[in-house]
Amino acid sequence: MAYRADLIRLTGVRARGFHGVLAHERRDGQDFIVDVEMSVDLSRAGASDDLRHTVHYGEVAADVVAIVEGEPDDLIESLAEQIAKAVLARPLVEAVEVTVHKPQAPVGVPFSDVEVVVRRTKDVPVVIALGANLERDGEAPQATLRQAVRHLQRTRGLRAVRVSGLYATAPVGGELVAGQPDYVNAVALARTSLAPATLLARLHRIEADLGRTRDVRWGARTLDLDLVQYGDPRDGSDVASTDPDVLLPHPRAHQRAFVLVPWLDVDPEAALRTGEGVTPVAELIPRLTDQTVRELEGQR
Ligand SMILES: Nc1ncnc2c1ncn2[C@@H]1O[C@H](COP(=O)(O)OP(=O)(O)OP(=O)(O)O)[C@@H](O)[C@H]1O
Ligand SMILES: Nc1nc2c(c(=O)[nH]1)N=C(CO)CN2
Repeated sequence: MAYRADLIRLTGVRARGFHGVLAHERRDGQDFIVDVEMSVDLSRAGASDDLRHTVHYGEVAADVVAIVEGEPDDLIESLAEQIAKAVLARPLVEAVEVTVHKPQAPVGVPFSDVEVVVRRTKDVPVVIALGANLERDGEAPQATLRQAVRHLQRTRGLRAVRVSGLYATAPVGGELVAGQPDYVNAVALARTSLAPATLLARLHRIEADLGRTRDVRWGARTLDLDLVQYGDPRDGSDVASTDPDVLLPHPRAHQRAFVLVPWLDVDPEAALRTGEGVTPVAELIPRLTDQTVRELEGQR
């Protein structure tokens, strides 16, 4: 069956605005009617019955009315674009179709409606940390990381995957990791249309496909994929989440040379939001002098 995303469809939101090219449109105003179709993964909300796991259509409707009633534009194209941008800014919305109807437009002949439709897809930068310290079917952790990168490249909704070099790192975590073999770590950058929880579920699927079993917290593993950051804190588009199932940014990333060193390797301008604000990764690394990180293979 062809892949079809779940949807929330909100239709017929009516508000008065002063958009238009003609002077009387700017003076007198008219009604605009807006339909919004949002691609949202509804499986989590369907299972949890929790409003926080979906998009509140009442909030979307209020945003639409505020934009229609706001600053006048000449064109309904720009109105539709602004609405699409506001809707896509919601973390759970993966794609949106916005229709703006203008049934009282000055068309000059009898007509029933004129509408524009814009379709936009989310395209957010993400940072994914990869780690492994157990062999898988006799293959070294390096081979598992390379295989994981191939899975990322094939994941629908992820594109432009770029990977750091591979690093050998001593286990970090004191007592909890004592006696474990060294890890191999890397960082992948990508762009995604997927919502954070959906992307994390895809990462868990790749871990499982590559032999990961979830038994002991911080136990040795054939593969660990963490979502370090979703969006870009340098322009304020990053998502901060305290949902225990999807913590963002990853709460321990700033203390981990095995994340920060490969990340800086693949993005010298990288920055991370921490309790202190947005900090360049290059400034976080020198604070972690006690952690051993050694490059094994350069960027590919
Ligand atoms: N940003 C995130 N990235 C990865 N896992 C997350 C994130 N936020 C919450 N989790 C959840 O954390 C739980 C533990 O994840 P995982 O098994 O990868 O932990 P770990 O690798 O042992 O430790 P750490 O989280 O310190 O790397 C999982 O249930 C996962 O869903
Ligand atoms: N060097 C290193 N240490 C770790 C790592 C890891 O990937 N690399 N992962 C951990 C739990 O996710 C705990 N400690």
